[in-house]
Amino acid sequence: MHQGIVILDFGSQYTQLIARRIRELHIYSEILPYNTPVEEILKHNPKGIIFSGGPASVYEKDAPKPDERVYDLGLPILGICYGLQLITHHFGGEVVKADKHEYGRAEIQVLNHEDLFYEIPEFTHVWMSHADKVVKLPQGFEVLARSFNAPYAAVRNKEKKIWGVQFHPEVSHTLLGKEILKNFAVRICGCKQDWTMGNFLMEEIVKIRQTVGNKKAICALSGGVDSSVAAVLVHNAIGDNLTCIFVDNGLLRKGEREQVEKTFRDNFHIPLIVVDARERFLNALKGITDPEQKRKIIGNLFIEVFEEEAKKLKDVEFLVQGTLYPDVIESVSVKGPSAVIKTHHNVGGLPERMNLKLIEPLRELFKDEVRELGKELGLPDEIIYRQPFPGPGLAIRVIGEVTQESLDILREADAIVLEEIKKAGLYKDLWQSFAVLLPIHTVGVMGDYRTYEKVIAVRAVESSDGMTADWARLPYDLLDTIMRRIINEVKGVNRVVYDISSKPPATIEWE
Ligand SMILES: Nc1ncnc2c1ncn2[C@@H]1O[C@H](COP(=O)(O)OP(=O)(O)OP(=O)(O)O)[C@@H](O)[C@H]1O
Ligand SMILES: O=c1[nH]c(=O)c2[nH+]cn([C@@H]3O[C@H](COP(=O)(O)O)[C@@H](O)[C@H]3O)c2[nH]1
Ligand SMILES: NC(=O)CC[C@H](N)C(=O)O
Ligand SMILES: [Mg+2]
Repeated sequence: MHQGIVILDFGSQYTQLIARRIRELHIYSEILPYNTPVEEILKHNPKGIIFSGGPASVYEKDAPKPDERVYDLGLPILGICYGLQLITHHFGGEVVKADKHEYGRAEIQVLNHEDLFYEIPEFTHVWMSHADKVVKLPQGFEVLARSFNAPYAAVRNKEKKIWGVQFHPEVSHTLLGKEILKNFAVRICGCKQDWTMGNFLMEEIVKIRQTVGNKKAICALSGGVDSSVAAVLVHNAIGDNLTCIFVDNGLLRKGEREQVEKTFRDNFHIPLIVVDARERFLNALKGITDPEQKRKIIGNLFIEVFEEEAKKLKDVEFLVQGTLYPDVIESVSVKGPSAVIKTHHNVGGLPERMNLKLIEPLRELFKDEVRELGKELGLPDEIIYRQPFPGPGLAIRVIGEVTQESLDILREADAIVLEEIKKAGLYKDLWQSFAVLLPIHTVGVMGDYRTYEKVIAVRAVESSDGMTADWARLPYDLLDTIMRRIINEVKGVNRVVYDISSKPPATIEWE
């Protein structure tokens, strides 16, 4: 098992970033809830512990606190922002509401270059985001750096192996943040920088072989990055005891089924069952206009189809899923469950009902790590850099009732959008780019005739994780080409609009 850094999450919006920065140093890192008991923390094999920031104030009654025994483990601790304030408070120092809040860029002066600031220049820029400040250090602590507003911008207690910083080394605005985190993880904690996707791959293959043995597994394959990487990884481990199931639900994009089939048959030789369920999905969606109802119908039908196929295969004991680390963290986050905006179609309901045991080889990885792993496994770029595509597919991009005719129109328009975006060299830079078919008709004039036809909305967004997004500032000429081609080539459309909503307040998909 990997030795690494355990991050205790006190609810900072940057907690995931801390883990990512540490992983970028090729050091394994995991996030646990702030109140995880030390016995559990130790199971994760830490060489050091980081306390994240957080929205609370340490002097409040219900301020989140860690298991106190964490201070006695003898492992180095680094507190960031709230983490620093927590340490100060715990050891008898003083934290108060500051008269001046400090948000944004600040300059620190480093006073001690021994460990945390090894090879960091005397003056450097950092990112601050705090309303409380440390005004008195506990006994045994010394100052390592100060800023104009924060006399205790960085502190340590060498004997107890505790460090704290008021600023956020994990955000990119802190110029040398990565070096500071490296000083903590490598110099102070002694972590080895051996967390690479190549190593991960070898270890994972051994693990999966041990778990599955000679039993059989299935994988629901969409052709997207996550399920493809999971499938190829597991296939490397157990060969033809893995069967992939790809469902053509009639809600796929133009040429998608053929492309996925070809890629998998030609490149990977993984046994693949393609289920033609087009009619079933279309029938089930007849007359349905409510987005949530569409999603539920599609989710349930997916499960039905998988169940049927799994039964036919005999002796299947395992289900492979492409669950990622952000999915896992969201379910342990201290912030608690968020409101349901959309029921994301999920095969998650599948395992319990089918009594299959789960294999989730990607559950420790971030999306960019999954892409790296995909490269390691030899997946072609067309899969690795594929934009995400939602399970309910075109059904949530045909606004209103889904019919064969509307799907055909959308498919053609969508293909043009993607083709032009690729031609312009923008495909990889965009999180997603696609077309949406609106349920209204508008008047147009084509070759002296009046037309009364449908509207296509073009959506293109930039995002790093799909949680927030901004509309892409596509060049006008590109938008013009897309408009011209859609109206000329797609029968039944006489108007094209561009969606300039960000998320929030809108969402990426229209339904
Ligand atoms: N047409 C399909 N056939 C079989 N399984 C599917 C299909 N569409 C979706 N799934 C299953 O649903 C899961 C979730 O879909 P999701 O789109 O989130 O992930 P993905 O397709 O693997 O990757 P990406 O997010 O890059 O599209 C997939 O991993 C896959 O297991
Ligand atoms: O597998 C999926 N099943 C779903 O039901 C689903 N709904 C939205 N998405 C994708 O999630 C990201 C965020 O989407 P929204 O901003 O529309 O909520 C975007 O990338 C969406 O494409 C889905 N993916
Ligand atoms: N970003 C943080 O961790 C903030 C800590 C604390 N709530 C403050 O305002 O100072
Ligand atoms: Mg997908």
